[in-house]
Amino acid sequence: MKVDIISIFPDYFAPLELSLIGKARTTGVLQLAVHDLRTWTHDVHRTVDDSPYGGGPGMVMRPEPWGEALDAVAAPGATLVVPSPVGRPFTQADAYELAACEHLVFACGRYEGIDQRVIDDAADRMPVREVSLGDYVLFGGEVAVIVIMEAITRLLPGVLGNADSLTEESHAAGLLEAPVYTKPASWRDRAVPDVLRSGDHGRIARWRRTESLLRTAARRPDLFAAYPPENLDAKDRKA
Ligand SMILES: Nc1ccc2ncsc2c1
Repeated sequence: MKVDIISIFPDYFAPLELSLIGKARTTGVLQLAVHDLRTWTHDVHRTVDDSPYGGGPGMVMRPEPWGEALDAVAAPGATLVVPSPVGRPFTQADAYELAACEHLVFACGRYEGIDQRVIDDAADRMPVREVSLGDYVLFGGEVAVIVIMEAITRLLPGVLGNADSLTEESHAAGLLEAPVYTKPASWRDRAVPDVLRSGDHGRIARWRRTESLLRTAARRPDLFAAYPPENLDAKDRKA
């Protein structure tokens, strides 16, 4: 997978040289390049923002540098991803879809955002996804890109040592994962549930399923709205 990131703070992406993302880059599973938006400015001050039409607080990112940057970086077949507080919620399903793309270009906005015409112009020649990580506002899109890159990269072939982790984890099957435990069997007078030490794999699977349903019902009942009813079998209904 090829990924290009355009930002006025390219140094923000040093964390993408570490750990499993760094290894994915070394092995060639991920080809990642970070670009400074100011490369595509032509004034002595390398200006990337200006005051908003219609007035209002803050500054807006100018369309010209972005237009030239996307012309240079977003080759045919690329998908443009723009983190934004006004984007559609980013989900694990989106992570899987983006992980299947050949080429992603991330546009990191700052200030009050990017001139809308940049998004509209790009949408005329490539898929554009404006994505939100939640109902809160950051200083810019950079941290969101790091989060999205981690969600995507761990889904790429060979990145996770044990691909089975992907099938059991939260949101993989549309529910929250059951609680997890490891040694010691008792810690500060708190014992691991006996069922997990029983060796009865059928019973363990049922316990985990029940705990997953109960945890989802308590913390994220909204997930059931998107959960296909055919995935809930008769035993679950008893839970
Ligand atoms: N450009 C920008 C500004 C704030 C923000 N917060 C979450 S994503 C994002 C993107």
